[in-house]
Amino acid sequence: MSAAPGIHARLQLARADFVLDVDLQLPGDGVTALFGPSGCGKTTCLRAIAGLERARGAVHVNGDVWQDDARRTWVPTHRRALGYVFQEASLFAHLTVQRNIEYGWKRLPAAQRRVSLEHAVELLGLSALLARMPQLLSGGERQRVAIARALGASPRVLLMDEPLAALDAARKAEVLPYLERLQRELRIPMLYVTHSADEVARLATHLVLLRAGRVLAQGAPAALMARLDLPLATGDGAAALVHGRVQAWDAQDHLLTVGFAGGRLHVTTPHARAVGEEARLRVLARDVSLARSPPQATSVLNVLPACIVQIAPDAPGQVMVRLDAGGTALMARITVRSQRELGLAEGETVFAQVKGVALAD
Ligand SMILES: Nc1ncnc2c1ncn2[C@@H]1O[C@H](COP(=O)(O)OP(=O)(O)OP(=O)(O)O)[C@@H](O)[C@H]1O
Repeated sequence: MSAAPGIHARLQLARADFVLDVDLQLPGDGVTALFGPSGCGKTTCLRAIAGLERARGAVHVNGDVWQDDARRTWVPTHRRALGYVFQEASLFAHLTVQRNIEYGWKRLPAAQRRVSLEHAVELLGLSALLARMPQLLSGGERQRVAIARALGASPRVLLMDEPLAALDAARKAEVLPYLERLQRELRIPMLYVTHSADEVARLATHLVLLRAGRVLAQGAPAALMARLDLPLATGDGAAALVHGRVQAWDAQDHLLTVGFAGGRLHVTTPHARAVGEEARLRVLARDVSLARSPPQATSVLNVLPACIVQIAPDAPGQVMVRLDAGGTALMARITVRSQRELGLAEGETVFAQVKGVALAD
């Protein structure tokens, strides 16, 4: 394996009824989501990268060699510059928020400190909570403290194991913007384990799909989400991810217009966004219907001409249709009857009516 930038992890490990065998070549920045069903080995991967689990193989992180069996190199976990955030924030109950955050930072030689405590506190919005004891924090606040504490160790990578899974929807919505901000401002690569397609759509810049201890597929989230042969593109949560830029904001109607290769989509949102800003949109396959001719006098604002690329069976009575709208993938989940009655087949042009679209970022 090379010492080049990027995260390379070749890991092999056998348990009684589970084998992990992966060769991960991940970007050295951004958020890599590890996604897959329960028991597929996501946590085991993170733990092996951290050195908490002894797998055979090698782990290189942006030039640092943490493990390389061929060279008999093994760096113990406490010497790996990493931050680990668990599902449940495991804060020290007898220490204030401030002391919790200082914990890793104080143990680090000054020359190795790349993230200041003030910056970590500011990034996670914790300045008003520094004197509190952990028992008096909400779940979302606790998780923000855990993340700030992980940053105190000036990590070369942040390993996040379902950091939002224990939180309710409101708390998730509270913590997510902090994760995005962290990513934008500190640019520390994150390996992010999740079960949630929402979190993948919102955060991930690279996606690894795991199944039964192996890599099923990896690549750009938008590309993998629209692959009908992969599990993300089945069922109710199947969605396309559309990358574009804000073209206009109509304050009166709270309507944002986002342009992308293939057209533009209007999305209602309470908050203004600046023209020119990047935007990610999530379009659920169940919110897209298809018509043979341009619909007239419809309440649907978004109608895009598109070409049918592929039709695959979905739930009983349903098919998933992959569309190409000028180079951007969309998906529509329609009934088998509609497909038959409209005579829809691969290679044909249709009009996609997008009934719902949401900002994913
Ligand atoms: N300490 C352990 N001892 C033995 N088997 C384990 C241990 N930890 C996990 N396993 C098994 O290893 C496999 C992979 O577990 P892992 O926790 O990595 O999966 P996961 O994808 O993270 O699952 P989840 O999404 O449920 O957290 C599972 O079959 C699990 O039962």
